[in-house]
Amino acid sequence: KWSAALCHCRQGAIIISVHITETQAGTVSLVWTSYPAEKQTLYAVKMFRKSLLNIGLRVNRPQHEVLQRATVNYGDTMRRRDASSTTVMGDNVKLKTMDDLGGPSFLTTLNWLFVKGYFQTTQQMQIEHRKIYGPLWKSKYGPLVVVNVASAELIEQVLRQEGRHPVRTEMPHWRKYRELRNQAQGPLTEIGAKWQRIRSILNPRMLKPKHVSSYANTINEVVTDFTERVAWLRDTSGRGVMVNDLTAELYKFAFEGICSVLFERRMGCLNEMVPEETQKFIFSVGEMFRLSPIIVLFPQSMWPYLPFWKQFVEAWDYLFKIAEELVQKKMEEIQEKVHLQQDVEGAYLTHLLLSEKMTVTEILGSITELLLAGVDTTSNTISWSLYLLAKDPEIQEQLYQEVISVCPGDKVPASDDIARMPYLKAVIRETLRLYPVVPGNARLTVENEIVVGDHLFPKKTLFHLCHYTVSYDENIFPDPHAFLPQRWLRGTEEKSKHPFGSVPFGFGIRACLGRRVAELEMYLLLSRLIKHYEVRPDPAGTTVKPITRTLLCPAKPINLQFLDRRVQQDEQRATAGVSL
Ligand code: HEM
Repeated sequence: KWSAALCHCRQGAIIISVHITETQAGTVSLVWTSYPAEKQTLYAVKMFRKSLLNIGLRVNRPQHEVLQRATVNYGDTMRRRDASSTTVMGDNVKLKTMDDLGGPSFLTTLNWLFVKGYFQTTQQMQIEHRKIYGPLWKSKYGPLVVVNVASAELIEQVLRQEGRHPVRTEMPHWRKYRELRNQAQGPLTEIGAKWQRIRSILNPRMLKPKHVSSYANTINEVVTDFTERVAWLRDTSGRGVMVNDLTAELYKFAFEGICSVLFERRMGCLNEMVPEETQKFIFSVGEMFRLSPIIVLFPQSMWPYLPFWKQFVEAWDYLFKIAEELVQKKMEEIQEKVHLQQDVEGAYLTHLLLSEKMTVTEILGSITELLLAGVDTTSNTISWSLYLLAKDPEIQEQLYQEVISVCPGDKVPASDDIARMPYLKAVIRETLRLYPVVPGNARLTVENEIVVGDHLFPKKTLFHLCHYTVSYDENIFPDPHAFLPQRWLRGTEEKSKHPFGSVPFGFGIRACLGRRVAELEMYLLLSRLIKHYEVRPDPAGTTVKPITRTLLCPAKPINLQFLDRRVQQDEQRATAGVSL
């Protein structure tokens, strides 16, 4: 007889016990108890039975008991759980409740945020709180009660139990804006079956490799413009070598990039004179992210009276306005072509409009969210990767050698070439470990109660997943503060350590919709920049730390030197000629 207590099966159900008894030689009977998630557990039973059959055993029809909500069974012990007390599971396994969790009160949190000064560095506050309270603690953030999870194992448990329609958070402030203006929710804000429908429409052309690689040429045109802009910036304002406030420049790159993918339209963001609209769009994205954590500190009833609620609404108004103009222009282009009886072909938005699976209002809701998600994310990551490479010439040289070995001479890296650049991917992966754009993600349990660690949490528990803290866990990533891209190369021990040690794009069916496009943008840009330029730190020696503005971004401008490699090589050749 064998029994496995409390293991979490992959599909999110909890197997409380498994009993296998040999009834006669070579024949076994299987008895399972699980809690609750019937469908997923039945699947697990089926797979387990199959594996027993595969090793040559005969298995009687499994008996499977699904426990009801308030009852937990373990072995011979069956006890009823009352609302507040600890659940007893067997003789020595105890499930605790939310009430048993430690953590700071709202006043203490306010003290940390505004007196100790962690409001802009909440990523660091995660680390400090983990030291005090351990990997699981409860905190109050305004009207919200949040369960913080700060170990890879526990994060895995939460994510694996996220259910059929995972909810990140209810995002009441973002949803409120849409209600106020009668706008549709998009993939970031929608929930339940409606969210699933949106994802099923948006996913294919954002995530399928054949569609994503079709955007490479367009993105490469944007990359070309960016490298030219770098040259122009060095010459006009950087004394021939410096690029100041690189992140601000990369916001323009990212906006131009995502617009070229979605609308097949160049916005002129990388021209010498950047259009005012672009500047304002980028500013509005930043404002909206900056104000979001302030607003949720207050109860909803107070929002209309808050001065920054007005600013928040204005920022959203502008984001929707620009998105609407772009959608409108695309519709006019399509109508014009139909009128002229020309073939209507096109990429993302054209496809959405032609497929007629969504109304124009729904498309607008989704496009606005894709646009805003596409600006700060890739740009901050590339900024950090260049910052790290500038500080580490050896790693930069290794990357440069990889790029020129795959793309020698004037060859421009294309999407096929990227597949042969593992070090490039490792550089981005390591950058996202050290500077995860989303330093803390979330999940709201909607379908079931769930067990995490030795605690049972009711439905509607909001979990804050402290990815930043886990990224620096030395048990998973030895020497966690060092920039070591080789951690992510095949065959290294750390790569296989814990799959939830660093999950920069999230997990499961609710994971990042723009992941593939973002990666393509980052690989194409970084490989080309490093091929063209050697990056060196700011001679002023400025250290830049991260802050959290919903997303993780640099606390102050990143200024770097960009040295043209061709000029350097010419100079080296000339010097070698002289000495000969
Ligand atoms: C470095 C680049 C990026 C990173 C690190 C990143 C990271 C993330 C993360 C962590 C999530 C939450 C996933 C989860 O809850 O499991 C997310 C969601 C999302 N991302 Fe990204 N992202 C990036 C770029 C982009 C880009 C370029 C776009 C748009 C084209 C985009 C669109 C979205 C959308 C729409 C969602 C919401 C998905 C949903 O809730 O169904 N992201 N991203």
